[in-house]
Formats: sequence, C-alpha cells, structure tokens
Amino acid sequence: MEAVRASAAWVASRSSHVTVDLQEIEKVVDKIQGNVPKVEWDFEGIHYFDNGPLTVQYLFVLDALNFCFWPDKDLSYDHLASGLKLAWRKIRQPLMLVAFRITLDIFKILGPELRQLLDWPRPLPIEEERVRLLHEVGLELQRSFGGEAANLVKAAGNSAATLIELITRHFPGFRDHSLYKGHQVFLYKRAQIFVADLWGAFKGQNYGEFRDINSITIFADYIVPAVLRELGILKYGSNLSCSIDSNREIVPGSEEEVEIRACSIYAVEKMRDLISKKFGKQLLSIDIDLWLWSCGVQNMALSHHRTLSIYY
Ligand SMILES: Nc1nc2c(c(CN[C@H]3C=C[C@H](O)[C@@H]3O)cn2[C@@H]2O[C@H](COP(=O)(O)O)[C@@H](O)[C@H]2O)c(=O)[nH]1
Repeated sequence: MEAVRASAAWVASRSSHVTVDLQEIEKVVDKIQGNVPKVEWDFEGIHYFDNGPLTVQYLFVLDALNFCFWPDKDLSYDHLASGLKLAWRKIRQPLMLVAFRITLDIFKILGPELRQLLDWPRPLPIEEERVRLLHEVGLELQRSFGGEAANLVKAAGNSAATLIELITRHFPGFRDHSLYKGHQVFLYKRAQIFVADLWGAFKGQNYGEFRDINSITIFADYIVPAVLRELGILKYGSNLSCSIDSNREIVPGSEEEVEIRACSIYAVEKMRDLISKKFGKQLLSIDIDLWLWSCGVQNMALSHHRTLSIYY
C-alpha cells in the first residue's frame, strides 16, 4: 500500500501536534532484540471460522462494522466479533446457496435487528451509519460479486494491494481518506484489516494467500496510537495531550486526528526498517500491529483519542 505509506510519511514530516521519537523506537527495538512477540490471530477465541467462503462473508461484514465502539463504555470490538459469530453459527445450512441467502438478509436489517443480532440492549454508537454501511455493502456485493465476498477476494488474484484497490473502488464506506494541509491522505484502516483478517484466519492459505502481504501497513485505529504514546514513541503537544487525557473529542478530519493516525503508521514502518537493518529480520507490519493492539486492549488504563468516525 504505497499510497498509505507515502501519505503517512508526508504527514509525519509536517506534523505539528504529534512527533515521532526515533530514539524511543530504537530503545524499544533494542529492548525486544528485534523479536516482536507472536500474537495468534483470534487469540481471544471470538471469531467465526469454517475454512470456507462463509468465513470470508463473516470477515467482510465484521470489517464493514469494525469502528467506533468507545462512545458506549461497555461496548467493544469483542461484542461485534462474537455476536456475528453466533449469528453465523445459527446459519448452519447444508446448502451453501441457502446459507448465502441468509447472509444477504443480514445486509438488509435495521438498527433494532442489528442490536438483537449482537445481543446489545441499547442503540449502538453511530447506529444509522452501521445500518447504512451494511446496506451499501450488501447491494454492491450482489451487483458486482454475486452476493459473495469470496468472489471479491478471488477477483484480487492473491494480491493484497489489488484487493484493497477493489474494495475502495466498489465500497465508498471503506474510502478512509482525509485532507491534510491540502493533500489527500490515505489510511485505509478497515480495508487493510480485512486483508489481515483473511491472512490471519486462513493462515496465509486459500482465501488468505497474498504474495504482497508485506505491503500492508498497521491499521490506524484508536488503540495502537495510545500504545505508541505509552511507549514514548509518539509525543503529543500539550493541548492535544490535555484533550486526550480529559476525554475531549477530537474532530474528525482535524490536523490532530490525521497526525495521530498517520504518525502511528509512519512510526511502525520506521520500527520495521530498524529491525531489518539492525537484526536482519523482515517483519510484517500486521504482526507488529497485532502485538501492539493486543497490549493496548489489555491495558484498561490507557487513554485513547476519541473521534466519531466510521473508519476506525
Ligand atoms: N490496529 C488494530 N485495530 C483493531 C484490531 C482489531 C481486532 N482485530 C482482530 C484480528 C485478530 C485478533 O484476534 C483481533 O481480534 C480491532 N481493532 C480496532 O480497535 C478498536 C476497538 O477497540 P475496543 O473499543 O477496545 O474494543 C477499534 O478501532 C477497532 O476497529 C487490530 O487487530 N488491529
């Protein structure tokens, strides 16, 4: 994802609210001796997996809705993954055709049915957008891919970059772009995480086989930046620090928001380069991301930036 890497570096070189501390990156790299702890995909045991196209459908719905859980302090990503897992288990149809028809009904549901599906007692954060995005994904899947996300994945011919290009071309809700100082910045969090989920779930085989998986960057969400800040790798200016520590919302598309996300991507690319130079190891950003993310979600005390967004 050259566009993501290049635009993240562009923002980092002009950033005024967020700084990437290269010395702290070096300290972290030396401390772990270039060995990023291996975290297994689905270390939580909350995802659906059946080694076939219904799993691809599950992951695409999951990542279409994989954003902004924090406005409800009791809600997390786990509720989404495990709620959909339960729904997918209930599908249990010997006939694939019937199973896919049932998933297509899920794309048409409204807010109250979505809550029911996730076993959530009250409205979800930005619920109308979640419902709209489901409809958008369902319609375009049917129009261009025979209603099956597996066909979308097949159309990419085992290239992660092509799959991301296809997703962002066909599904407007995945176009995670921002304008920063007059330039278009590409971050593509949910499109990239879908590729990573395929790669992780199918262990690099079958629907998860991508020859260019090393082109993927980290997924700029609200957990990984908080971990990078805790590690001292990201430094925030005093106003931004104050806003985040007092849980004040950061405006979507603001310089602060774009800098937090872009500098996170840039910092991990720097970490990856350094590990390669110092220890001769070629790591994937996906593996660094999962390590940092798993640390972040286990640290309840971490304060993260709060932006209302459908992108992450
Ligand atoms: N960078 C990055 N961000 C990730 C994930 C994942 C889950 N990936 C699965 C893949 C394999 C594993 O087994 C994971 O389960 C979710 N998120 C983001 O976190 C936020 C939710 O946080 P909280 O409100 O505390 O639940 C929200 O922005 C969500 O989009 C990741 O891997 N990397």
